[in-house]
Amino acid sequence: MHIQSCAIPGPLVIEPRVFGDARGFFMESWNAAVFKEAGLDLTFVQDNHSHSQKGVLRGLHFQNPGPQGKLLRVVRGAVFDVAVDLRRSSPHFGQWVGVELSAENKRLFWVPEGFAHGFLTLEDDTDFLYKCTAPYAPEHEQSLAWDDPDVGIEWPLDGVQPLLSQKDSVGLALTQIRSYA
Ligand SMILES: Cc1cn([C@H]2C[C@H](O)[C@@H](COP(=O)(O)OP(=O)(O)O[C@H]3O[C@@H](C)C(=O)[C@@H](O)[C@H]3O)O2)c(=O)[nH]c1=O
Repeated sequence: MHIQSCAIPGPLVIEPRVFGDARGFFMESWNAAVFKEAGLDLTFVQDNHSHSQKGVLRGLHFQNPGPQGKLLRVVRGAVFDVAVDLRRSSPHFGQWVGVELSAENKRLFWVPEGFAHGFLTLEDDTDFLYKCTAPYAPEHEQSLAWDDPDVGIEWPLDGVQPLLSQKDSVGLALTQIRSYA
């Protein structure tokens, strides 16, 4: 397993060891002891799976209180995945990092508590899996606007409008949200 840091301290891109053979491949997508050894001592309470067609944008979501750390991966298709730093004390508040996750590259992306998270699907029939460190708490969930100019995420949209949920089409501006960590 190889761990790569990002431009903002906190999020990590994890390249798992993939064992290929004539049957296909095998990889460990989560191993508590190995991750702890690597400095990520995590306890997960919920696993999620979403399925989307190309051009769907989910996010940018965060819970306050009850923030969730998320360990993310794609098992079919591909996404452009984004984390936005909402940690009050961070010198990087409001900044974002983006990483492509795909069934092909098998990357894991760790988004710690204190970040808003979202992704754009780059292929039809994308299956997105993630583990969360805290339970879903809809009463505490908020959406940061995916297109907030103060955040300025460069989504690979090629001029096409993304498909959004009703909730995400009326996300809050960075200036409206209360940072939570
Ligand atoms: C997130 C979530 C949703 N739901 C339900 C609520 C709703 O009826 C339906 C769809 O929910 P949403 O529209 O919020 O799903 P979605 O937009 O896919 O929400 C997800 O987006 C990405 C970007 C994240 O980071 C996740 O943490 C999560 O917020 O599923 C749960 O029961 N448990 C959950 O943990």
